[in-house]
Amino acid sequence: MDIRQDHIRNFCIIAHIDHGKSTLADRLLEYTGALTQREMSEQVLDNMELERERGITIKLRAVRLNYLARDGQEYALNLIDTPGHVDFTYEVSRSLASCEGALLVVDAAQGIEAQTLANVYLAIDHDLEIIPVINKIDLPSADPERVRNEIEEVIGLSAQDAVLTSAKTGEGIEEILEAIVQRIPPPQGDETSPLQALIFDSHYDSYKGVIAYFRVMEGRLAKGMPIKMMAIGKEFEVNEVGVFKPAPTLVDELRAGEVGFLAASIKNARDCRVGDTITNANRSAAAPLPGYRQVKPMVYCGLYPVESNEYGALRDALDKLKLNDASLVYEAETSEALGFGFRCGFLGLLHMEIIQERLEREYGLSLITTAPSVRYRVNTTAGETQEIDNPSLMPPSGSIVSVEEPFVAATIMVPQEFVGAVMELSQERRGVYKDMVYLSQSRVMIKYDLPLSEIIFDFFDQLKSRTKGYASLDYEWDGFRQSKLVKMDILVNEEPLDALSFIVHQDKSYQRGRALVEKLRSLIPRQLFEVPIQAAIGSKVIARETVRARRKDVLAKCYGGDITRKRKLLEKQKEGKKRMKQVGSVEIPQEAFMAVLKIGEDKR
Ligand SMILES: Nc1nc2c(ncn2[C@@H]2O[C@H](COP(=O)(O)OP(=O)(O)OP(=O)(O)O)[C@@H](O)[C@H]2O)c(=O)[nH]1
Repeated sequence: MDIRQDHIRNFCIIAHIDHGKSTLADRLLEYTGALTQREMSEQVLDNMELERERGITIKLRAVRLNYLARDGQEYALNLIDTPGHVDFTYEVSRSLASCEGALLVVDAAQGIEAQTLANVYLAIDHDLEIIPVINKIDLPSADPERVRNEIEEVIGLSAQDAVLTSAKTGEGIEEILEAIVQRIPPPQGDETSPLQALIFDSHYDSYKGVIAYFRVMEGRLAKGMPIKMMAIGKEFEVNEVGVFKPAPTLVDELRAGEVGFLAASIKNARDCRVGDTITNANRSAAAPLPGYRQVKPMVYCGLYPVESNEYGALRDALDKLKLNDASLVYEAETSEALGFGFRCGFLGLLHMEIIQERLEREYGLSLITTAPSVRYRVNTTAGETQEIDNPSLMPPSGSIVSVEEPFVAATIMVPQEFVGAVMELSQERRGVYKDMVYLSQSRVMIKYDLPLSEIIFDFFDQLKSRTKGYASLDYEWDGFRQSKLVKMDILVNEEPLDALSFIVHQDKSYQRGRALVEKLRSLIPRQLFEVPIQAAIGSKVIARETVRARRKDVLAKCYGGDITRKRKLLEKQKEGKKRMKQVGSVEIPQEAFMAVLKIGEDKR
């Protein structure tokens, strides 16, 4: 079926986590008949197992809804899903660039949160028509009027014609569809121009290769067409073009304004990057669409196999994950303590946790993970600037002129009574106060510039616990700044354990060094000999603890000679050893490598 361009609407949904984006999307699908009630048992837009378990949307998807509007005309509404997490801002911005409008979904009981705001500003930057939707009006605590005021005052959008809905009961769903048709402009673009299609997402299929999700901006994209990825420069031939309804449905071509997917035997995610422009290799567009950028990792950690003979398997697993996640970066590294492994770079902490979990779950690997680190810039006396993502590679202090670390501009939203707690936490974490604005009588938006390394260091957990879960946080990269940073070495049994080294601000070095050795003493099991644990800056030891010796004779616990019982105990002991790494003569558990993140600031 050919669709007229003025009968197309491309939109996305912007919402804070848990404000009801997936439930609402399901309702829209259900209402337009894309999905029957029976198929609704699972929320369809989040379709990765991990996503569902964690209740977040990692990857965006696109789905076409056919809607017979009140004006008697049939419209094709393309819903482009956006990830809601701060790690994936660039993907959000590409999906917004593929739309003319956005539904801004705000929980009627909770009001605007930090991530809502960040994404709304992105949408405003992209000139999208924004339709405010106040959801969950069925809740007894719903206060749509307050939320309406927040939207007007904080964002500056008119919310008088906000749609009030309950994705739970289905109330207001038709109003949303009508608002999409009436308020969001149809796409523009000339189907006779040379092809320009924006890739806003991709995923890897083991049979078809990389599947690209795109929006045609100009021209047409047809099956059999030779295409070129303009930033990467690679050429392919299109095997399949289609749309999701939500089941994949093949079509011959997609024209300016339409949204769909293609398969072109692309073997590697690196060749099909989010943000790149697809053009016709035989009739190339003069220039790519604006805004392509190579995403850079923000957080790094070391991944090592517990059993050194699993190194090859770990490398193969990373190679495979890289095929469908171009933003994953890794290179081989060697640790004196942990042997052969990889230094991996991630978009953020969530991305890091997802990759670790997939390596363990899908590839059955048993890993030792070192504490995450940011990338530092070190200016040396030789006049060079080195970038360092592994603390143990920091040059000796004598050859350092200065060290710079990444900063982020953070926005925190919180009920008024927690302002003090948020400020206290931000100050402790070396935050630089920027601004504070009242969102309403009872809610406040606070802005701080913070070192990214301090955010990694359990900032989010602390924020949640000190505000009883009411605070929301969002941040964006804000460049490098010079700081007084030193490298802390940890010596276990007189030997420096490189994987435990970390970089810390001078003013906090004693406190963190002391707290870490105390923590390590409680984590490292007693060995047959006494094990000293020391924290040192350069050659100066600043803290010391000792793990006392004990003969660990588990069998002594069995009375008599019950052999099955003995075996059971030995099995159990083996199990317990799984996440232990033999380092020199000492066994170190996985927790020890993460201990630096867990040492209580609360101990101050
Ligand atoms: N009472 C009520 N609950 C709702 C409504 N809409 C969604 N919920 C519930 O709110 C919770 C979060 O909804 P989701 O749709 O998963 O939220 P989301 O915004 O997609 O969350 P992420 O995918 O994590 O971004 C779920 O428990 C829903 O059942 C509503 O209109 N009324």
